[in-house]
Amino acid sequence: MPAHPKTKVRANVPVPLTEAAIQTRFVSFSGFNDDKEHIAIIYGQPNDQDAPLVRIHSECLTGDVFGSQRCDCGDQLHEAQRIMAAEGGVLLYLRQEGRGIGLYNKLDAYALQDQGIDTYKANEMLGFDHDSRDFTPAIDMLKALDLTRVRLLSNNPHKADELVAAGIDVTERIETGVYVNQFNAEYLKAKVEQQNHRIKLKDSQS
Ligand SMILES: Nc1nc2c(ncn2[C@@H]2O[C@H](COP(=O)(O)OP(=O)(O)OP(=O)(O)O)[C@@H](O)[C@H]2O)c(=O)[nH]1
Ligand SMILES: [Zn+2]
Repeated sequence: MPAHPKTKVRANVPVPLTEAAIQTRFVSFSGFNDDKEHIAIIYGQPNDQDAPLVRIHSECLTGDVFGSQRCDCGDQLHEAQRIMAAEGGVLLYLRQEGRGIGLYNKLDAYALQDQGIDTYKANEMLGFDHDSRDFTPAIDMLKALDLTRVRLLSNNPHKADELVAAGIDVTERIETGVYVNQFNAEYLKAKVEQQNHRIKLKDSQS
């Protein structure tokens, strides 16, 4: 530990309590261009299904682990876990914190959002693309797992497009639940209005 670690408070993160556990198989993948270790969590026997359920979930430490209400990540992750526990599937957990900019920068992006900047513009103001993610690792992982025909659990049409472009047969894109609250409403609205996410918000067209 350095003598003077950075200790600045970077952003406010509203969190509640909760959650439980499930029986799964974990497969770790490495050797990608991004030098990250990505994880596949396998529920049941997806290779025995015609088009198993797949969720490609980008890491969100604040939402997935600590239940931050600033986004919908934790709720979507837990929904995927519940569905896959019941019907099988594969959860690809990609280490793409903050849509690829990392936690440090995501917290800075949150601070900008607290000043009224939207989630995509905030990334750009920090010098990044609005979304820095590359879904090639997910494609490689699916192929390595011999899963080339899938149903995708996501509201993000871009994820489906990337899989299809890489030769994965996406037979269906299944929308997640809508997890809106007072802290993430603007974030979800920006997803719908700027990136065509299929989230049925009251005030926005999905
Ligand atoms: N930079 C930035 N990243 C955020 C913000 N809020 C959430 N994230 C990140 O956004 C990513 C969300 O990823 P996914 O759950 O795969 O969601 P998605 O692309 O919105 O699409 P879905 O499949 O519909 O959930 C995670 O990496 C979060 O850490 C934010 O305000 N700024
Ligand atoms: Zn999140």
